[in-house]
Amino acid sequence: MAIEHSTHNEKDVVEAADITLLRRYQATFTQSREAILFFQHGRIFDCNPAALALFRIQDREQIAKLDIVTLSPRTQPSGQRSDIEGNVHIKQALNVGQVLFDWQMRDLDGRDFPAEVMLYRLDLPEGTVLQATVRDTSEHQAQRQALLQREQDLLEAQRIARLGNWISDFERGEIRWCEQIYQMFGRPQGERITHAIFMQAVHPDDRKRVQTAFDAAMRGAPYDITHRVVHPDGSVRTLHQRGQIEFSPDGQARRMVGTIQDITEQKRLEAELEHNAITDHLTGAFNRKRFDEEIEKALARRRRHSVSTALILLDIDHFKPVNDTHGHDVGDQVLVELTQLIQTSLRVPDLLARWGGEEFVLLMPDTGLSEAHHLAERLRQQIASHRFSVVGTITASLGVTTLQSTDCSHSSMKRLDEALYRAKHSGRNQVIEAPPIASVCDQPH
Ligand SMILES: Nc1nc2c(ncn2[C@@H]2O[C@H](COP(=O)(O)OP(=O)(O)OP(=O)(O)O)[C@@H](O)[C@H]2O)c(=O)[nH]1
Repeated sequence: MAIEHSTHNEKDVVEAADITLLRRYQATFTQSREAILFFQHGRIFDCNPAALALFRIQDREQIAKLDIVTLSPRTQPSGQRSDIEGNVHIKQALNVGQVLFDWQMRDLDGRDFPAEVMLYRLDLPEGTVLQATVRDTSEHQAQRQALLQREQDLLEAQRIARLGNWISDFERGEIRWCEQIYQMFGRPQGERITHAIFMQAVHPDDRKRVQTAFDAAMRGAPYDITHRVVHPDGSVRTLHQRGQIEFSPDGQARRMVGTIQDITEQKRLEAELEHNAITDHLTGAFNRKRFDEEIEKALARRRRHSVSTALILLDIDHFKPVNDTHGHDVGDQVLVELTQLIQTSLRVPDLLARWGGEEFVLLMPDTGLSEAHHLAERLRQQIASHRFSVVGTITASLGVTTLQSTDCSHSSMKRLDEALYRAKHSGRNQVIEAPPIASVCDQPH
């Protein structure tokens, strides 16, 4: 534009433009925060103040004595010799005009630092020279190193917490898992995961629940669900997932990000604690706490739906002499053996609990009095005919009753205890039915 509208002759205009360009270039060269060096045949012949500072060159006179190779350590971190490797880059710059590469540099104080180097070929009237723009990347590398370290720390923390993170990319139709999650699902690292593959891994009994939670999350609800996964080898793990949808400004669901924590061990411990809390440690039968819970539920069923529930109370006859003759440990073993014997006769909904000492109580849902009596008689015979280790034969007395609509747990157990008392006083080794009278609860509850 300046040339076209100029009133001066063309040569003057071009020279003026050249000078302007040169000034601008000189200003850039001098003020640049990046180190710029010019060299020809390996010898540096000019550099800007930033280069003087970066390479700790005290005095401009020194430049003429500097070889480009003196600004690098003998070898690069790759193990390559700097002069050989440097020549490869120089040749490339001379051939193609420019080349960018990472390079280990050395200043005149002997400090090595990483740099990013851009080499340009400049074809000047005096001949071809190379311009090197050097950017010290040590700070950048330190930041990268710190970032890598933080990532490592985070991964380690995730490994310890059995926690993994995932991203479900709806546009690409794939889910990105971290290393931990592949392990949680027992799948090979790096395998392409889609929603269908994920759902396939979810335990069949949990799939519907997971899909419902996912659909709700797509409408903006929080995604927070515990479910099981089945590994290809058949083993099952319990996972807790949390996630959140990210929407685009136009309201489209773009992706979902979330975490998964493997809580298998936690669940196992919880189950163990729960089991211990409701189990008699010696025999493995349920304890009184569990029986109390069950009888309350059965009483409620009895009142609401008139469903019959039967109870049997069983007490070993003359157990004291067993302990006195053979010792307490043998007595314990008899209690364990007896529990196993009774358990073989139970149906799935029946519940066996240790009522105390050598007394056991059976709660049988949906069972009438005659059916319960029949079972009690069968149990009595089984016990009497069983040969217990060390002690041989023993017998037991049993009381039977059914829950009445006016009963509470106390009144029903009192009636049952009276039946058992009569069995004991009628000669033991027998079953006595409590009379079918409706007891009225006499205990506050
Ligand atoms: N080995 C062992 N003995 C127990 C346990 N709990 C209670 N006993 C014993 O069970 C015996 C119960 O004795 P008693 O109540 O006199 O009754 P019994 O000798 O069975 O006589 P009857 O019930 O009248 O036929 C006592 O010797 C208790 O020490 C236990 O956990 N282990």
